[in-house]
Amino acid sequence: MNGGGRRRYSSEQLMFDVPANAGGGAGKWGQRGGVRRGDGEIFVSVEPTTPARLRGGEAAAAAAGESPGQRQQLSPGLLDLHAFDTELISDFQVPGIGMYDGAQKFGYGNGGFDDSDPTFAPNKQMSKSTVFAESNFLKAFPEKEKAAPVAKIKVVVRKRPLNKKEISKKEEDIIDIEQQSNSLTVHETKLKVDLTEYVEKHEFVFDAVLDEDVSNDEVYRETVEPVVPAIFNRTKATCFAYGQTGSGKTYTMRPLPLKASQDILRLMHHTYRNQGYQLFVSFFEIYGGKLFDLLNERSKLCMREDGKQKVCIVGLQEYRVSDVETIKELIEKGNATRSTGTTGANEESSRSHAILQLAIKKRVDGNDSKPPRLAGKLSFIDLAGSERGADTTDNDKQTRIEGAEINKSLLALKECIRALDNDQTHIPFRGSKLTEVLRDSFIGDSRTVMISCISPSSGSCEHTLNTLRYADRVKSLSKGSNTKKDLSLAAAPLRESSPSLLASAVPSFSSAEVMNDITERSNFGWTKQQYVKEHQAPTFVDRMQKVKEDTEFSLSNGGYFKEQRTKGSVPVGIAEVPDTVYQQGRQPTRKARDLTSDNNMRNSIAYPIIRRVVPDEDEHLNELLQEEEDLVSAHRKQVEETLDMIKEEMNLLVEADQPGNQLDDYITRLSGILSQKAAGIVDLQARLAQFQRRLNENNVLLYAQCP
Ligand SMILES: Nc1ncnc2c1ncn2[C@@H]1O[C@H](COP(=O)(O)OP(=O)(O)OP(=O)(O)O)[C@@H](O)[C@H]1O
Repeated sequence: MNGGGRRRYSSEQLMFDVPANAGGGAGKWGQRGGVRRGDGEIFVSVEPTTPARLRGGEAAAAAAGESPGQRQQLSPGLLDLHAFDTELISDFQVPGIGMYDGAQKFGYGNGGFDDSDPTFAPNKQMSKSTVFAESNFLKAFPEKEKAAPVAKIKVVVRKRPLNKKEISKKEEDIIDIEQQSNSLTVHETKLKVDLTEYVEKHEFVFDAVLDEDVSNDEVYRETVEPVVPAIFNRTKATCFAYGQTGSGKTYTMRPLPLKASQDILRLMHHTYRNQGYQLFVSFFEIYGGKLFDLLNERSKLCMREDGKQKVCIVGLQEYRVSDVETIKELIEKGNATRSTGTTGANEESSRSHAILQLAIKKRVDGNDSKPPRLAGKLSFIDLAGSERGADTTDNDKQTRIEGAEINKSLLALKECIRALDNDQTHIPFRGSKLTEVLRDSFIGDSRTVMISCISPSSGSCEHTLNTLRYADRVKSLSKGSNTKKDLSLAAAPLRESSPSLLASAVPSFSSAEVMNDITERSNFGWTKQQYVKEHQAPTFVDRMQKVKEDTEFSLSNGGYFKEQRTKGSVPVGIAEVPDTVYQQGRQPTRKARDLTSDNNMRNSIAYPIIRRVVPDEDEHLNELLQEEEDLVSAHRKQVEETLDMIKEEMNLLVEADQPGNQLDDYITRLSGILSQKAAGIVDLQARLAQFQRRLNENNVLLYAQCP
C-alpha cells in the first residue's frame, strides 16, 4: 500500500505510551499498544495528550525499567477522554472558514496536496491511492454547499437487494424507487374480508432515496460528505442508520467513517494546513446499558458528567491518527471486537450500539504544551438490530432483554432528535445510555443524518412500512412541524393499520447504576427546582404527541409491546408519570470522593442532590417480558381462532344463499360462532387489563387504550 516505500518515523514522531489496562501491549494489536503492520514497521504516529501522571503506560514502562527516553519513543498515543476538555474550543478564526463557503474559501482547486504537516506526512513516498484517493469531495462539495446549506436533520432511505433467503422463499421486491423525485412506493398486498387479495400503495418522499444499485461511495456522498467541513467549525455531527434487523445498517455504516477520515485529513492538510488541527479516533459500544472500549480489549468504561454537564467517558482511549491506513486498522479492530449474535433475520446481527467518533482538535495558539481543544466531532452510530421485530419465536430471554434495552435506547434517540429539531432547550438525553453519551452531539450547532435501511421483500413489508413511517416522522420534524399539528392525528380515530397504544416508555434514568453513582455524590450542583424543570411532567399536548410517536416507534422496532390491530379507537386514559421521591443533603460517600479525584475531572463535578427511586429494572423487566409473552401468545391464538371462525362464517353465508337452506341450522351455527367470538374477546380483554395493571404496579409509564 505504501508503494514500496516504507514510512519511517523519527523518534519525535514515535511518542508511544502503553495503557495500563491495554491487556498485553505487545499482543496482536501491535507493539506495545501501537499498531504494527504486516511487515513489522510501526507506522502509526500518535501523540499522547493525556497529562503525564495519568498515563498508565508510562507507569508500566517505568516498571519495566525503561528510561524516559525509551518510553517517549515507544509510547502509543492513548488518551483518556476524561483527561481533556470535551467542550468545544471557543470561537476561533479560521482563514477561509465557513462550512457553507465555496471552493475558493476552502482553497480547493489550487494545486496539489500539501503535506507540510510533519505529523501527517513523515514519508512522501506514501501512496496517494491510499491516503488521497480521489473523491468528489474537493470537486463537488463546495458548489453543492453553496447552493444548499446542510440541513439540521437529513433523512435518507436505502433499499438493499433481495437476499438469497428471500429469493428462495420466492418473496417479491415490493419497493419502487424514483431517485429523481426522492420518492418511493411500497406495494402492500392485503386481504379483503372475502379473502381476495388487493394491493395498497404507500408513497413516501425523503431527502434522498437510494435503490439497491447504489454503491457505498454514493451513500457517503449523499449523507456524510456534506457535513464534514462543518466539524472544523465547532459543529458536532451524528450519522446513524435505522431499520429492522438484517436491513443493511451495518453494511451501510461501516465504510462511512473511513471515507470521512479521508476527507477530514485532506482538509486538515490542504485547506487548514499548519493550523494545528489534529484528528482523533475512538470506538466504543453500548451493550446491555454498559459501555465497552472496542479499541482497548473491550474494557469497561464509565460515563461521568462534569460541572458543565459535559459527558466524559472515563477510560475511553482515543488515538491520534494521521493517515487513513491507521484509521482503517483501528476500525477493523473495533468491528472485530463488537458484540454480535444470530437472529432469524441476520446471521451476524449487531447486539450493541457501536459508536465511532472522529474528533477534530486544535492546538491553542500553536502551543504544544497545552492539550488541543475540541473543534468539532463526527459520530457514527451503528445501531443494534431490533431482533425482536423479526425473530420473536426462538429468542432466549437474554436476547429479549437485550431487545427491550435496545428499543428503549432507540426510543430515547428519537426523543432527542425531536427535541433537537424543535430547538427545545431541554433535550431528554437521560432517556438511555446511548443518548447520554451522545449528549454533546445534541447541543450547540449540531447536524444529524439518519439513514433508514429497508429490505425490499414482501415478507418484510410491515417492518419496512414502520421504518418508513418513523423516517417520515423524523423528516417532518426537520421541516418544522410542531406538536400541535400532529396532535390532530394522535387524537383522531386510529386507522386500520394503527397499532394499539400500548407502548413502552423510557424511564428518565435509564440505569440503576448511573443513579447509584449520581446519588452517592456530593450535594452541590443542581437545585431541586432545576431538577424538577428538567423532569417536569409532560403537558397533555406532549403526551398525546408521544402516544402517537411511541406507537409508530413501537411498530418500527418490533415493539416492546406487540402491535394490536384496532379500528376506530380513540386514545384515552393516559397514566401519570411515576412518583418521584426526593432526597436531599447527602454527603459524598468515599466512593464518590474517590471517583472525583481519581478520574481527575478537570471541572468541579455537579451532581443532583435529588434522588429518584426506581425499582430494580432487570427483575421487573423479566417478569413483564414473560407476561407480555403470555399476552401476545393469547392474542395470537385468539386471532387464529377468529380467522377460522370467519372462514366458517363465509361458508355459512354461501350456504345461506343456496336454495332450500335450513334457517334453523343457520341461526344455531351463527349464534355459536358469535358466542365463541365474544368469549375470545372477553378473555383477551381480561388478560390485557391484568397486564396493564402489572405495568402500572411496576411504574412503567403507560399510554393505555381503554377497551
Ligand atoms: N445494500 C446492500 N447490498 C448488498 N448486500 C447488502 C446490502 N445491505 C445489506 N446487505 C447484506 O445483508 C446482510 C445483513 O446486513 P447487515 O448486517 O448490514 O444488517 P443490519 O441491519 O446491520 O442487521 P442487524 O440490525 O441485525 O445488525 C449482510 O450479509 C449484508 O452484507
